[in-house]
Amino acid sequence: MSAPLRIAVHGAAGRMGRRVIALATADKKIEVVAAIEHDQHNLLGTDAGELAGIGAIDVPLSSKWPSDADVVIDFSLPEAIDRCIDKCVSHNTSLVLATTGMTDEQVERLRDAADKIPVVWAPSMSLAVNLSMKVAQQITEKLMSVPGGLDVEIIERHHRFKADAPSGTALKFGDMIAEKLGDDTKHVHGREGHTGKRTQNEIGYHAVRVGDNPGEHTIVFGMLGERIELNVAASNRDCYAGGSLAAAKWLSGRSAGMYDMFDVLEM
Ligand SMILES: NC(=O)C1=CN([C@@H]2O[C@H](COP(=O)(O)OP(=O)(O)OC[C@H]3O[C@@H](n4cnc5c(N)ncnc54)[C@H](OP(=O)(O)O)[C@@H]3O)[C@@H](O)[C@H]2O)C=CC1
Ligand SMILES: O=C(O)C1=N[C@H](C(=O)O)C[C@H](O)C1
Repeated sequence: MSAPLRIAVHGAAGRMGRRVIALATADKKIEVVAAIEHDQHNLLGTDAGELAGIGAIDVPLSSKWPSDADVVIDFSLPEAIDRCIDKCVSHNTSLVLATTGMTDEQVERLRDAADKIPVVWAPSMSLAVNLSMKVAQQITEKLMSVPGGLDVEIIERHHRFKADAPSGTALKFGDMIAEKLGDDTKHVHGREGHTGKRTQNEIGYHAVRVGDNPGEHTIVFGMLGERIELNVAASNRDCYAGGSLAAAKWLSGRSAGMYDMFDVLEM
């Protein structure tokens, strides 16, 4: 049997980090070698398995960057991303980057890094979400020329703790739909006041923050007389955690480059 894939989890004490550690520990082909957090975290030194609710795994939460990881899986915050990218490059470690809400400069930094190391970058690691993105493009292609016109609106629902809006996934749905609609597509975030009539070349985004929702996206394709609503909803976070582990395995042995979940899932 080949040696297990050595992963480090960045943002290890977070909601996602804990699930990644739990699922990775249950997978014989993976070894968790590091659980990384910022140097002010009040749980530094705590066993990452205990935090994840699976019992001790002998990996303490630490702010030190590991030297023995094959892949870093990141679910953290935009402010933590620059260091993460730079450390992966300097340690020649592959990176699965799942954090959303990055600035344009950070995206540029990530693209530069992907010239040197293999990177999977996607706002959603979920199989169902990525498949729905492809379906949304097909629906758009079929309906964009219907008599009376097509209105596309994206409603996303997430837990009250989410820091960024709209979700990275909603923005990616919008970008992929706009690829089909055309270059003059406008992205409109919410509506208020005397907005006037809706224009035909816009995509509307609506971010709902409620309770503990782990992530739900509804793409409304509205026409005169009927509509389609494409809804994809997580019941828990394991669809994202499992997807990130699949991405980490897929990266093993790849050359430097920027990849996404469509590559991993062969879609
Ligand atoms: N692509 C995908 O499939 C998915 C992406 N996400 C994205 O992942 C990110 C994390 O989500 P979630 O787990 O819910 O968020 P959490 O806030 O629960 O977790 C983020 C973790 O990162 C820690 N952190 C903050 N700064 C640093 C740092 N400098 N170095 C290392 N760790 C740091 C936070 O610590 P502290 O609490 O002290 O700030 C926290 O433990 C979000 O951007 C979210 O949108 C989420 C789900 C799926
Ligand atoms: O913060 C979250 O929880 C999620 N964030 C991602 C996003 O912004 O798209 C993915 C998922 O919807 C959960």
